[in-house]
Amino acid sequence: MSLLRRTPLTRILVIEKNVHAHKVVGYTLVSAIITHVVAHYYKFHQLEVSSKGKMTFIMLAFHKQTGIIGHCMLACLVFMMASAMPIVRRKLFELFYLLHHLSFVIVLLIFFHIPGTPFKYYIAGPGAIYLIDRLYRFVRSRTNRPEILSVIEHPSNVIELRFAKRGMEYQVGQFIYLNVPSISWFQWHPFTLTSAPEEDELSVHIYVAGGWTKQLVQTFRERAVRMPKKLDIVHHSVPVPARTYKQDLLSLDLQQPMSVPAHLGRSDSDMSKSYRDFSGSTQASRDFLPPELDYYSSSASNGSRQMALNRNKVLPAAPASYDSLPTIMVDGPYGAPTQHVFDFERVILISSGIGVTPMSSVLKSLYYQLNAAPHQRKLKKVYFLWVCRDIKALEWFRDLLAALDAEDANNILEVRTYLTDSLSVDHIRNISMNQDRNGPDAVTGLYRSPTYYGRPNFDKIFEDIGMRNPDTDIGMFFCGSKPLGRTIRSAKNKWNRELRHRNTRFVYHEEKSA
Ligand SMILES: Cc1cc2nc3c(=O)[nH]c(=O)nc-3n(C[C@H](O)[C@H](O)[C@H](O)COP(=O)(O)OP(=O)(O)OC[C@H]3O[C@@H](n4cnc5c(N)ncnc54)[C@H](O)[C@@H]3O)c2cc1C
Ligand code: HEM
Repeated sequence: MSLLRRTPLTRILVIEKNVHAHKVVGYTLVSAIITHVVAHYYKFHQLEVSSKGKMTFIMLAFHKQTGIIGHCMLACLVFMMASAMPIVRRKLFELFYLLHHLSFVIVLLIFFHIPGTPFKYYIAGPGAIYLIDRLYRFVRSRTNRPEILSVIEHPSNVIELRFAKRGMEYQVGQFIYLNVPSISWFQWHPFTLTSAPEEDELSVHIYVAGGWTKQLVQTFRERAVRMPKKLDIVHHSVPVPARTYKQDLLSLDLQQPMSVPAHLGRSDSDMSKSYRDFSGSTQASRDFLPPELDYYSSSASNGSRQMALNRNKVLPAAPASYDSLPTIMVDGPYGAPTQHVFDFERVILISSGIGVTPMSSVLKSLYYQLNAAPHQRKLKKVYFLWVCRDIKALEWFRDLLAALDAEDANNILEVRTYLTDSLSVDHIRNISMNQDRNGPDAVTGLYRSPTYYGRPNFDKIFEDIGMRNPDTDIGMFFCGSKPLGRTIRSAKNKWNRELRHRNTRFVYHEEKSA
């Protein structure tokens, strides 16, 4: 599939729907098998009746090799299907994955179920391709053990791993599988690469979702404690940046009337106005950059742009000091829908929570491309909407957004962050106290990217963007929760109908989880 994704066939085949297609084939197969079994059972029942009990149903059903093996296959299928049900798969993914391999037992048993079956002719081609692919993936993954360069602990249960690239070629939005043998030799977990192909390192942002990711964080914490020197894990313990929030609430003048920040409660339709207000503020953004980013401006000229996006961490002086970190094995990269972002002139990137990971790769790549010759870049405009429940989650890619905010001289990028968590009165007061009407946003610290409170109104957003872009195919890329995906799809369908006369079309891509 990775090979197919690089061909024009992607225009005809919806490769990103591979898992969906697989499920359809799987359920079709199961329906056929149920029909097959029910037909046999009906026949056995008829025979039992017509033989007046000389032949029993059980005798006929387990008759010779065919009956016994048929029932073994059926048992395998029942286990496979039961574990593939979403309710089981989401809770016990490893069990599902293990039992899914009963499919190989089924394939083998078919030869004994019906001796002399022509099945071998059907399975030979696809089976060989599959086995070669599986073998290749196995060797590649077991031999790719990159060195971990740094581990960063972000707020809201996210850790970032940075490791050596080792010549891996990949495109934005693609994902890799990680295996940490000290946690489990068998478990491979998929994570989107948050680094850009232009960077020298690979990075992933991992949200602590369940058993394996929890163990991963613990493993890194334990190992880091034993480190002789240097901080391996950089704790981002300050929940809200000090320069935008007054840490000491007692110091607030509680008599002061509560003023609401300019954009609090602002509707989406006001967005274009605020962007116009801030346009051309690149110099101001630069001045605003915190001192840590100072080397960014100077390094920009010597070509070492990578540092600008990585100011949170200290790269190791001596890799030897990381000896005690666990070994990781990497399998990939694997293709994902977001890799088509640069095929469009205009794109809308939408993510919720940790679904921001593929967008990070896109935005970082955009950052590197901003100064490239414009004719080499098809992408002219990016609207990035990030829906976060938790204010602290905005910290994950804060530096990236700050760097883009400063660099984006041509206003290619419009960022809108949405906070859906309900904020306390103190919190709102704190934000409003720190919000300067002409200054950067008090939450994101960015000039051109005000934060919105509440859920995005996609209806308005798509209307606004659609009306601004006649005669255009706008690429829409979403990664996030399923309910949000449904809302976006229905708003997109509506505006695709409404804007047909203007020749505007939203071309939707969604990152699917298994
Ligand atoms: C293509 C893809 C890209 C992803 N990118 C990221 C990312 O950038 N950052 C991030 O934090 N998370 C990402 N995820 C989700 C991540 O893989 C899971 O959160 C992680 O595997 C959970 O493992 P766990 O044992 O800690 O949690 P569990 O409690 O076991 O599982 C939590 C959820 O993750 C799913 N899951 C568990 N194990 C696997 C597995 N081996 N393969 C696929 N799904 C699994 C389960 O179905 C369940 O819904 C991605 C998933 C996919 C399919
Ligand atoms: C009898 C029919 C089926 C057979 C023979 C079969 C076989 C397979 C095989 C060989 C794989 C690839 C494993 C790998 O290479 O990593 C796979 C993956 C998968 N199958 Fe099936 N399958 C069947 C039915 C189903 C059904 C009905 C579902 C629906 C829920 C399903 C869901 C999945 C998923 C989600 C994956 C991807 C797992 C991952 O790597 O994340 N399968 N299946």
